[in-house]
Amino acid sequence: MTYDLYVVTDEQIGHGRSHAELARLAVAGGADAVQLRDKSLSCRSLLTAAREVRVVTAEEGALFIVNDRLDVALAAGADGVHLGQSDLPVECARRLVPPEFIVGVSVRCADEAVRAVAGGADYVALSPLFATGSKADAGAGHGLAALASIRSAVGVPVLAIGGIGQRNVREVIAAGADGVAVISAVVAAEDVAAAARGLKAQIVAAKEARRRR
Ligand SMILES: Cc1ncc(COP(=O)(O)OP(=O)(O)O)c(N)n1
Ligand SMILES: Cc1nc(C(=O)O)sc1CCOP(=O)(O)O
Ligand SMILES: [Mg+2]
Repeated sequence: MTYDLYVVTDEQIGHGRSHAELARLAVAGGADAVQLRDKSLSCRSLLTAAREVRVVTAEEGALFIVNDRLDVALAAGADGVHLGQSDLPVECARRLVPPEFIVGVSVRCADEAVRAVAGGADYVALSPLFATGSKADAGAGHGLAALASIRSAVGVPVLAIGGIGQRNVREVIAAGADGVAVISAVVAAEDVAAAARGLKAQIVAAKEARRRR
């Protein structure tokens, strides 16, 4: 399972493209995982969008994760759900899903990461790594030192989200991230596939450089 490039969809900044279209373009550019995130949709509309993203991601073999809503993730046949510190606790989600179902958890520090993994998290995401304009209440970035400390504290893949783009993605991988999650760097780009391709190439190169260190 690889999470190298994990793209979170956002129709608000997607220049009129739907979640499914954004997902299709991101995966065409090499995204390994797509998360459907939309706080504005009703449950029914989110499910409709999720079914569309499921089709697109299944065609290309990319992982499909739903943000917040375990019920929608299960109903749409998604590969997993992403839960934050105010969402359903990971232990509860774990009891409700089949063993292969992915449960990802947002964390702010190594202690939270250790607790998330003890509760059954399959990956953790340091949130936010840097300041971001894509989520109003994200707060200040925790920085690369926090990322490195989480990487040494847990054995599951460690992602980072918030303020990551073409200009800083290499330093994020160098600090120990197994993957990066992005919204604006891909979704707001005029050419979504090209933006994803550029990020993915940098991630692959930075991982190769890290292996040779
Ligand atoms: C990959 C990834 N990491 C972190 C988050 C943030 O989740 P959360 O803290 O629950 O905040 P919302 O996204 O629900 O506003 C995420 N969605 N994805
Ligand atoms: C969805 C999300 N969650 C965050 C958190 O810190 O919890 S930051 C974020 C948005 C990240 O967008 P961008 O790549 O445009 O900075
Ligand atoms: Mg959430």
